[in-house]
Amino acid sequence: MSVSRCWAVVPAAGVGSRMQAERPKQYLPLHGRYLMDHTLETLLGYKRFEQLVVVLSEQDPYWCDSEFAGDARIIRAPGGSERCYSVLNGLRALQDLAAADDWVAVHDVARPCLRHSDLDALFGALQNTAACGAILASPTRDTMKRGVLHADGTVAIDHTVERTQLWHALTPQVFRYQELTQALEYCLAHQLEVTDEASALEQRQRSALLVEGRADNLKVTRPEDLALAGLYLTPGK
Ligand SMILES: Nc1ccn([C@@H]2O[C@H](COP(=O)(O)OP(=O)(O)OP(=O)(O)O)[C@@H](O)[C@H]2O)c(=O)n1
Ligand SMILES: C[C@](O)(CO)[C@H](O)COP(=O)(O)O
Repeated sequence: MSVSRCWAVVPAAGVGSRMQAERPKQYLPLHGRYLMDHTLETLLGYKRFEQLVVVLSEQDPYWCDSEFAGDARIIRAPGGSERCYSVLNGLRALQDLAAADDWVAVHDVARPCLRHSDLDALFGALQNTAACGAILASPTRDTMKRGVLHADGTVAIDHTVERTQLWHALTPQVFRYQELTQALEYCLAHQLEVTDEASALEQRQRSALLVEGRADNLKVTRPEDLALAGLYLTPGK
């Protein structure tokens, strides 16, 4: 029986507004190189991936200075107005290359601390499973509260959320090429702007596996996250 090939789609077309930086966060310096290049180096170094689709803003003036701008293993695709549109554009860039049952791993470029060991765990979980896919996730460690916004701008506790089996969804999120593409097309056709790939499959009543991954696979989102990512990426950490 043939082994399904695997592709990676890397949404990298965001503006990083929450980062409040002078450039999109994927192009901020981290240990002397683009944050993005740490992510791409990890993915390019993982031999299961046939090729990477990097989804970039059409106005992106920084990509040309990436260490991997000329890498033949990278296919470029245009970003969209939201992450889900960018991911779909990335999938469509594979339409002449990927087979329906090939795996596609979608990984945020803003998560530079991904380890190959987590990728091994993710693909290991996909062996001999009836699940439609698998995502890296991290169990919540804190007591979780649901807040309510008051007219004066304060937020008060509405109630404590039962946190047993409550997980932070991370990336990569891995699904079959055709099923993920069709699920995203369905969601966007119905104005369901999902924030991750698993949500699109859930809208089609398909459930993925949660594979526990490292909590240091953080998404650099706010200013304080950059220093933390730098610490996690320090050799030997
Ligand atoms: N239209 C978009 C929006 C986001 N992304 C990518 O999706 C990932 C996760 O999104 P997020 O962390 O929200 O990035 P931004 O949208 O850039 O951040 P913000 O929401 O603060 O603007 C990032 O790698 C980002 O580059 C994308 O490819 N296309
Ligand atoms: C895909 C994701 O990283 C999983 O947690 C998250 O949903 C991205 O959300 P964002 O608002 O686009 O950062």
